[in-house]
Amino acid sequence: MNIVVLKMGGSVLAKLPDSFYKMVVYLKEQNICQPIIVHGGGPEINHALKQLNVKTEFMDGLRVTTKEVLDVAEMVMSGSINKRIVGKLQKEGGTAIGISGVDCSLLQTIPVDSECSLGFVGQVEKVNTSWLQLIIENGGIPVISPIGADISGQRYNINGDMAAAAVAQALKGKLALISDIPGVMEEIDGKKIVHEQLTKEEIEAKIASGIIYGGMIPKVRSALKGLSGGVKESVILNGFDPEDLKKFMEGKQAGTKVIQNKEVQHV
Ligand SMILES: Nc1ncnc2c1ncn2[C@@H]1O[C@H](COP(=O)(O)OP(=O)(O)O)[C@@H](O)[C@H]1O
Ligand SMILES: CC(=O)N[C@@H](CCC(=O)OP(=O)(O)O)C(=O)O
Repeated sequence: MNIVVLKMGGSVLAKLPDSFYKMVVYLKEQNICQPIIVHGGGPEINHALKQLNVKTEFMDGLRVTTKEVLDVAEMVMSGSINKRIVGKLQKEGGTAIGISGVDCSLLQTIPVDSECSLGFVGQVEKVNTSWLQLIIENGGIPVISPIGADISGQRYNINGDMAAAAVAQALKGKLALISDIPGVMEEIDGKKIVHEQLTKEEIEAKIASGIIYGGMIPKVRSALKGLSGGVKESVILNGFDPEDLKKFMEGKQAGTKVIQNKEVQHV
């Protein structure tokens, strides 16, 4: 099965056209691929925290997560966002099943750093793939909210890109990180360009020089980590153009492809 994990960024969730969901259902129905959706929700979490007068801050694109912030992140992502995506897919004729990483220990989680300096921010230690297989075998499209738990039941807030890469890695699928930009961009000679592909070395240099910043940092790092763990292909795509997703699935150029090293040209 040609699995593709689609990470739907919080930046585009509210603005994605119905044609995007139609495309996801089409890809599944035509057996072009088996989509698995992992979503984010940063802007909606920000909005909910603001309404509750809770201050929030990010370090290298990861949200510092106190217990209070964790509860809000779970409410927003595993609650309203997850079910909204399920509803949109069902409207287009798909069978979508919304779960979070907490359900059936889908995303077994450990703290992202041993000192827990970011609070309850997790990274995926193990993906319980058997439950995903079960949903897939029954014709479903899994929709995953990136809240996970450790073996004691402690919940963690996981960056959506990191969660998506872990799922793609566990199932040896492809990874498409869908956001509000056409790819990784850079201003060169006064003109904004979109990189067609970037290597690990180029990515680290662009992070160091500030060309890649904020939420793009966990995105490109997750794309790279996935590749070293067996993800077949990692790409950053524009959510506003559903054709980009189709092009990617057909092996055509779309967005920014993240690669380990420059492919050697044989003559
Ligand atoms: N070099 C770059 N090219 C494009 N976007 C970048 C770059 N560096 C940082 N960004 C920022 O990363 C954002 C995408 O990350 P994020 O807001 O976390 O998206 P999402 O919610 O879709 O995961 C872009 O909207 C942009 O502001
Ligand atoms: C730890 C951490 O940063 N978690 C993210 C989870 C949501 C997410 O990843 O949303 P985007 O898709 O909008 O980036 C957060 O709290 O914002």
